[in-house]
Amino acid sequence: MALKRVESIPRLLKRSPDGHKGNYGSILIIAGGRGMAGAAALCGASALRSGSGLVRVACPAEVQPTVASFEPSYMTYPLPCDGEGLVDFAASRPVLEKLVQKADVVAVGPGLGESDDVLELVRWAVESAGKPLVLDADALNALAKDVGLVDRLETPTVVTPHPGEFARLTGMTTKLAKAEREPRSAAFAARNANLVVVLKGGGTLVTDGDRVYVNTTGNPGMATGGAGDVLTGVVAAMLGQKLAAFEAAQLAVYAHGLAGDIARDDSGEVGLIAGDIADALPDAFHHGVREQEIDEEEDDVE
Ligand SMILES: NC(=O)C1=CN([C@@H]2O[C@H](COP(=O)(O)OP(=O)(O)OC[C@H]3O[C@@H](n4cnc5c(N)ncnc54)[C@H](OP(=O)(O)O)[C@@H]3O)[C@@H](O)[C@H]2O)[C@@H](O)CC1
Ligand SMILES: Nc1ncnc2c1ncn2[C@@H]1O[C@H](COP(=O)(O)OP(=O)(O)O)[C@@H](O)[C@H]1O
Ligand SMILES: [Mg+2]
Repeated sequence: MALKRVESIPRLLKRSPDGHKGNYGSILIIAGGRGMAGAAALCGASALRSGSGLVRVACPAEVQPTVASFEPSYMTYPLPCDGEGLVDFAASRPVLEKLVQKADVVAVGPGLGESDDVLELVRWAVESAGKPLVLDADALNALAKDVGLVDRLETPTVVTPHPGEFARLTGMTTKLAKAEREPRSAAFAARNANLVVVLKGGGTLVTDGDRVYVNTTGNPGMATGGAGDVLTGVVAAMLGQKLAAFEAAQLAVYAHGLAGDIARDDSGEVGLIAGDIADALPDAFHHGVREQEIDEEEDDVE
């Protein structure tokens, strides 16, 4: 069956004058590992810059002070880790179970690295967390080792693979994943009604198996390490602000690309780094998403 093409951009709910941080999403980010503190920090800061009420970053204890030092506005929680500086899942589980109870959304993956424990962590997130999920990077590499987990997703879940990760998930070559992006990503999303696939790259695709959105924002300056870690935080923030998974993913890729375009207009494509995209998110939401909301409401009144 043909995919329904979606073009209109969803809006964020207007904030109530008496809104408080509990109304805009408590986000739990499980990310980071030796040498990849930055992935957790970019993700956490981006969730905040996209409107989340409260962000908690759980990361291996070895990198927790580093992650904390990047940004005072999120909270950090040290997870017991192994000798490689990666998460020790059995020892971390009690901490994570407490944290997940306080969360509206759980994002897993950036910078976690690859190990059997990361796979156990992803199994736990899918089977026991009971919250909307965003799975990226090493969470997807773990999922690729037990792809049947996808069929057991019981909460809205957005996966955000780049073509290399999508190829691992589906067992196809990166070349094929890039050549047949729409049918391949839609077929994967159709495996589970809770699943939305964001296949990244120029013209990022968002699909739930029935609908597809092709993103119009973004530029090749965003081909820079950490740009995807930023997106993970934005998707989590949109879910935390009560958008359904498809709309959350759609608005996230749109705003993320817009932030990339704002950063590019400022510094050019060559010198653009992921932190510039995170820093431009407020501008993207303020001028690109919120004003659009106001315009549309004015139109409604007329
Ligand atoms: N500051 C930090 O802490 C940062 C930490 N990070 C963390 O590093 C970890 C590893 O993640 P990663 O994505 O770098 O490695 P990996 O999955 O092997 O992907 C590379 C492979 O995929 C392919 N490929 C990628 N994009 C493609 C495209 N558009 N189109 C086509 N192919 C594409 C590419 O294929 P190639 O083109 O080279 O053949 C290559 O083989 C992860 O935890 C992440 O969160 C990073 O986020 C950086 C900042
Ligand atoms: N040529 C491009 N045009 C538009 N966006 C791009 C381009 N290259 C990369 N991006 C965006 O940058 C991000 C890169 O994500 P990813 O590959 O996961 O990076 P990382 O893992 O280093 O954070 C994605 O959102 C992707 O869509
Ligand atoms: Mg990535």
